[in-house]
Amino acid sequence: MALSHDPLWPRGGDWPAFDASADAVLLGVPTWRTSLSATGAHATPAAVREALRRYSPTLMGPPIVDLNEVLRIADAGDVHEPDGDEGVARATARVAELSAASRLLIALGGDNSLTYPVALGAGATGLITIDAHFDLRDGVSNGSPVRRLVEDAPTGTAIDPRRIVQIGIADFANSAAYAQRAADWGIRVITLDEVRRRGVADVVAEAVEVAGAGDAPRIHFDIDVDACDRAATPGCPASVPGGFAADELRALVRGIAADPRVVSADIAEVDATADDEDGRTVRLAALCVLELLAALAGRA
Ligand SMILES: N=CN[C@@H](CCC(=O)O)C(=O)O
Repeated sequence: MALSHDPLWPRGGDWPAFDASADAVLLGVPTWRTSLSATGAHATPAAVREALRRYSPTLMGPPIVDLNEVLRIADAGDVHEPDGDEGVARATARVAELSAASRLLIALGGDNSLTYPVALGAGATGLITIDAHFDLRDGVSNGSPVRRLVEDAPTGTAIDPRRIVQIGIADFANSAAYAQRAADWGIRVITLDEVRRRGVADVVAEAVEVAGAGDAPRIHFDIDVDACDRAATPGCPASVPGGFAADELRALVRGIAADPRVVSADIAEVDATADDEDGRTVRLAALCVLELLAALAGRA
């Protein structure tokens, strides 16, 4: 992609390599091997980094803010082969190290199975998902990370399901059995329709209070773009016509990440190899990175 150079127009991305500490750190976690749908999601971290250069790091405010000026943003590269038991251990350890040295860790997926090692490594006590699906399936796949964080995590690190909020759960995208599992476990489910009835601000306020309750709360935030309309996310295997518009997703992301209890986030289910010619799914993922950073910059 040829982009013009203008010294008065800084670009997003191209952040320095992580070194000791940062306000925000990017980490690629290119999971893909256990995806239920065929995916090339392991190609996505590089594609998102490339797409970030299309955008400026500047907020129009007021006040006008250059994210590169007010935040120390670093890029820690990618975790090598994060699938499988060894890969999960590698990803968890790397996230733990980076999370301890930053205010917000942003993991670039990868399919949705990355949520398990990223939330574990960040020491999450609560979880907010934006996702059309529950991800409570049995087994190990991109459809199971939420169940695994409740049932499979090592002793003392499991997330209490009453501290899990799932936003954007959609009709015709889930089974009754997994919906019942969510209800039995006390997960707070906020459907796509409920978001549209109540509005983003109201839903955000409830989500951070539920997921952020308890002592020393640490919220992990999973952003699965399959909650979006298929027209906005053609490069996402499971997105459905009628999902969130791009602006709804961006508003949810900025609203939730503004809460200081959010210590980590992941962006999942973008298959850069299946995107349209315009690269619109990858562009939306890049904008989610910038929304997370904008939220961090705006924290009190
Ligand atoms: N987070 C995604 N979960 C979907 C995956 C579907 C797919 O890859 O086709 C689910 O559980 O159905």
